[in-house]
Amino acid sequence: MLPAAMLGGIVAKKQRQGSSALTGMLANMGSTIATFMFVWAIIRQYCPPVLSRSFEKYTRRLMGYFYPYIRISFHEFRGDRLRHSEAYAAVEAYLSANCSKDAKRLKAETGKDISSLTLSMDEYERVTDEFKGATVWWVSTSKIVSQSRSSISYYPEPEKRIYTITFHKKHRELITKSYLEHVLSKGKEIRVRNRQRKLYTNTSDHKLSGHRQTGWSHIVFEHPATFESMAMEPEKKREIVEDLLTFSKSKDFYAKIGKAWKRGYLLYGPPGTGKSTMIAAMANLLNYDVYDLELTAVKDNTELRKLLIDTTSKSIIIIEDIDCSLDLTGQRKDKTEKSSDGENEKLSKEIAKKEAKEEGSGSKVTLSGLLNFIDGLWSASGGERLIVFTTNYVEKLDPALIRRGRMDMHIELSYCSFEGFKVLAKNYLDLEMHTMFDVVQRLIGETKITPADVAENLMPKSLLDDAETRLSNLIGALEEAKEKAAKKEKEAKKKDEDVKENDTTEATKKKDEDVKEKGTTMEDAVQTKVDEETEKPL
Ligand SMILES: Nc1ncnc2c1ncn2[C@@H]1O[C@H](COP(=O)(O)OP(=O)(O)OP(=O)(O)O)[C@@H](O)[C@H]1O
Ligand SMILES: [Mg+2]
Repeated sequence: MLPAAMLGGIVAKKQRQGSSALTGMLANMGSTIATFMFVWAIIRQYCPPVLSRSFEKYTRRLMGYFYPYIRISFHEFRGDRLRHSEAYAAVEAYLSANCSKDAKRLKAETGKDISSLTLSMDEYERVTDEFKGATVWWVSTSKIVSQSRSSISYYPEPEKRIYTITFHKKHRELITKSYLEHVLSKGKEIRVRNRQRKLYTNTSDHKLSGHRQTGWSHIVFEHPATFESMAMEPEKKREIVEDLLTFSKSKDFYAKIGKAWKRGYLLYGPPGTGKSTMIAAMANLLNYDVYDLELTAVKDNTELRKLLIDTTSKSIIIIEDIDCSLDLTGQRKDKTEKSSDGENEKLSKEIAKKEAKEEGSGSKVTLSGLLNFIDGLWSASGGERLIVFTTNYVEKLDPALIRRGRMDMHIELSYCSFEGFKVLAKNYLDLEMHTMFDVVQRLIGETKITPADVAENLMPKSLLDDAETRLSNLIGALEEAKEKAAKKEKEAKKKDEDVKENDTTEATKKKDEDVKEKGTTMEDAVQTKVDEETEKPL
């Protein structure tokens, strides 16, 4: 037997030998890596790019034999950064709901309800997920997108975010088929549940939009309008609601008939009849986002197309006051009649547009560009979209712009009817019947008043205003409107009569002059004849 001290010495010696072997091995490995890196750097620097690329390809392939993991990336943008990737958004939603509890660095955003927060994993954070016995690792990264030389700007270069999943190659089938399908469907479900609808608008600041990679900026869409609260004939309302609901459920039907899944609505009528309110009601009914497109801020047709591509599905794209947006009709006349503030606003919009054009900064969007926007090939991408135009002057629009197929449904919003008043009375006064309703019914039948004016009169002006006071206000307004209309009609009649009278006087005057002229000519003729006769040789 060896003494313990000797044994300890041998063990220590062996350990020393072992550690020196390990140190040697590490040193060897280090020098091999360094040599490899050196050779690699030389290859990269001096080899033609084709050679270095194929070297890289084969090295990766070689590594693939030894590296047993597979990676799949989900990029934030699709197709040359033209569109947001729905898969990326679904993965983000899935991870924030299922895996973010394991993450140590989280990103917080307000959810559907402003008071609640949605947490998702922050950049470069890594989380693990289990699926049917397989383990996967998700990591969130970002990559700077280098801009072309021509677009170098003051703003920092845009970033592209990426989610990458890594898993062992033995789980390939399970992950690529079942797990990713599960992630995407769960993610989409979560997104619909947590969806905070947005109201987008396009900005004319091109530098800014370039920085954000999209021409749209948004706020949370919070308009409370619904079809129930809209004042219009119940039958017409029912028809519109049914049309919208049918559209939203007709994905397969549109695919079957070979038509892009989109529908156009033209809302027309005088100012204050509820066109904008109806758009909000549509968005609330279908749970869609709203893209409010300001055509005058769009530089040209290419930019218009880019904006279209950047819209998501389940959205309404609106162009308000299409007749004022651009000189698309080519037959614009000066508006001399101003009947309300709404019209004044539009008039100033037109003037601003004209001025912008004169300054050379006006929009170069053409009618054909807009027609392509509505139903060109690009308009089909994304699907499930409504396009809504509003106008006060439907007769001014080019027929090509509003033909069926582009604007499939034409909806006229007009002055308030008694049915419409009843809806407003229920909303504003909580009344379904009242003795004063009869007077309102008679007056509403005799004069024109917009739902906006009715609504304004039913608004309480003080905390003490009760239903009777507000109904009296409305009756007063209706009587005033009736008087004004009668006065206007009288004036118009008088003007007509004056014109007629003027015409008659002018005609008589002309006739007299003609007769006089004729008379003179005849006299001249007689005189000439007499002269001729007298000059005849005897
Ligand atoms: N049909 C309606 N039902 C309920 N409220 C209405 C209706 N029409 C108008 N209103 C009320 O009047 C206000 C103005 O209506 P809205 O902005 O929708 O009119 P518009 O037709 O878009 O006018 P414009 O042509 O000037 O844009 C709304 O805030 C709403 O309260
Ligand atoms: Mg409006």
